[in-house]
Amino acid sequence: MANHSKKVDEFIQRISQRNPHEKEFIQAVKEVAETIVPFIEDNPKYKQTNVLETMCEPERVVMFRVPWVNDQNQVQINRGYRVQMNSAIGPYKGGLRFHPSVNLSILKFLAFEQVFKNSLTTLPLGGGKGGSDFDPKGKSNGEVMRFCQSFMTELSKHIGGFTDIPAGDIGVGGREIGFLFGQYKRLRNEFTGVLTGKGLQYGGSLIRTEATGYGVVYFSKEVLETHGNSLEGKVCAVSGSGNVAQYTIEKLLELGAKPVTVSDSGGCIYDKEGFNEEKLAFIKELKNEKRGRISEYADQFKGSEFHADVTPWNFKVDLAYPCATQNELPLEDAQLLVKNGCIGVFEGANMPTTDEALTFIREKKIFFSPGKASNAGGVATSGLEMSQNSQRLYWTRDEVDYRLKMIMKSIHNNCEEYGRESKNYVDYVKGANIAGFVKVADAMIAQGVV
Ligand SMILES: NC(=O)C1=CN([C@@H]2O[C@H](COP(=O)(O)OP(=O)(O)OC[C@H]3O[C@@H](n4cnc5c(N)ncnc54)[C@H](OP(=O)(O)O)[C@@H]3O)[C@@H](O)[C@H]2O)C=CC1
Ligand SMILES: O=C(O)CCC(=O)C(=O)O
Repeated sequence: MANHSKKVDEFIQRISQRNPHEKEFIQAVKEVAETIVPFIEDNPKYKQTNVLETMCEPERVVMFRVPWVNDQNQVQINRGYRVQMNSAIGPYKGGLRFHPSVNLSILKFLAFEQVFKNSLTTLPLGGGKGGSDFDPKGKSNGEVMRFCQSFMTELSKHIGGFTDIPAGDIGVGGREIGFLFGQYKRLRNEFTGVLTGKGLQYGGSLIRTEATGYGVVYFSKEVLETHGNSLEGKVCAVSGSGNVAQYTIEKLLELGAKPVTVSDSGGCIYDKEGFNEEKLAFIKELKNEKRGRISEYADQFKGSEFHADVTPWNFKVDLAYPCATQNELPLEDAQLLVKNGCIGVFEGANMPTTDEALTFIREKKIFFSPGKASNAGGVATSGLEMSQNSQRLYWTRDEVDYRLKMIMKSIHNNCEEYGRESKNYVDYVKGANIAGFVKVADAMIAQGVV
């Protein structure tokens, strides 16, 4: 064990030296290395081929200028990126994030996680991620369109239906995907499934919008039922109020749980009565149409509370679903959750739990699923959208939902196989990392040193 931790430290040191100042990327690599380095020690073929270190280097990074004109006729400059991380098992696949915090470290962490996640989906999808430091908040539709058109003018040279298929992520929803798709079609003069998350009128798949949130809840249901427990009646904290949070809440309600919190970067809503269909419809309209702040919920629904400086992890709940952003669940909040009786944390966002909080949660042995497993339903349904586009067909809502459920079950079972430590404990972090790694690593080895 001591020998393994020395090997992990040496590995992280090498990656840190090559990628100085990329703290989120190093955090994501460390979380994987802690379980994969010991696995590699026991499986020499992966050691001889140095495959984990190869996986830490993107196959390609594209970085470009995005000039656009705002409503005041002033030229604005943003930076665009696409990290093409790994194409061993399929074309690069992963979302685009538009948020002022976007930088290379954040996109490399997301692209690295995406490689493992996409491998877990059972579908032939490589991993990538991209985006820009553009902030869609407060921008007019015209400004967002002009930005998307400029962004796609460069990105279109690097993507394609058999090369790299982007989708949405933070700040990129149906509106942005529409503008991006329109510009790609105009530039290339081809109607092709080059993006997923498209509108239903032009090649989108039913359930893609809902898929990440639904998938997280399906995964948590599997975890609970595997351990003789259930979602029924469980009080749940959900963070964020965007795409993933909204559909996590929707499925929790449908399956008899009681979600009581939502948040945005301005603060948190606690509604101790729990949400219902009417309240969720209000949140969807507020966030998706009016693009307002979550604090407005408290003005609408008496008895609910808005807290500007409190996270959703401060309330007494049974289960926690972080669905906003990376590192939003620090150690102090994890301690508070456990102290208040929380029995499970299921990640909807990518890497929402800090390194220290994760160590604490794993020591406490409460249920925990890493985003690369539990939020894989989104990209998996993107894969189903690609299949429908190739077939020139649309599947029904029931068919896509059924396939999503089956994929989440299969991801769960695969993680369980590699992560079971004792009769009552499955280490889903270890399980997801090893299951995701083996498929990609074997494909890389089969394809030679490329
Ligand atoms: N969409 C998808 O299919 C998938 C998304 N994910 C991950 O899920 C997470 C959420 O994505 P998605 O719902 O699509 O994004 P959205 O842009 O729809 O929503 C993001 C939500 O998170 C909140 N948020 C963002 N940054 C912060 C912050 N620093 N503090 C508090 N709240 C914050 C936003 O609030 P505000 O409006 O104030 O910024 C908003 O409520 C991300 O980690 C993403 O990578 C993972 C798999 C698939
Ligand atoms: O649907 C996709 O291609 C990407 C989803 C995504 O960005 C993610 O899984 O984090």
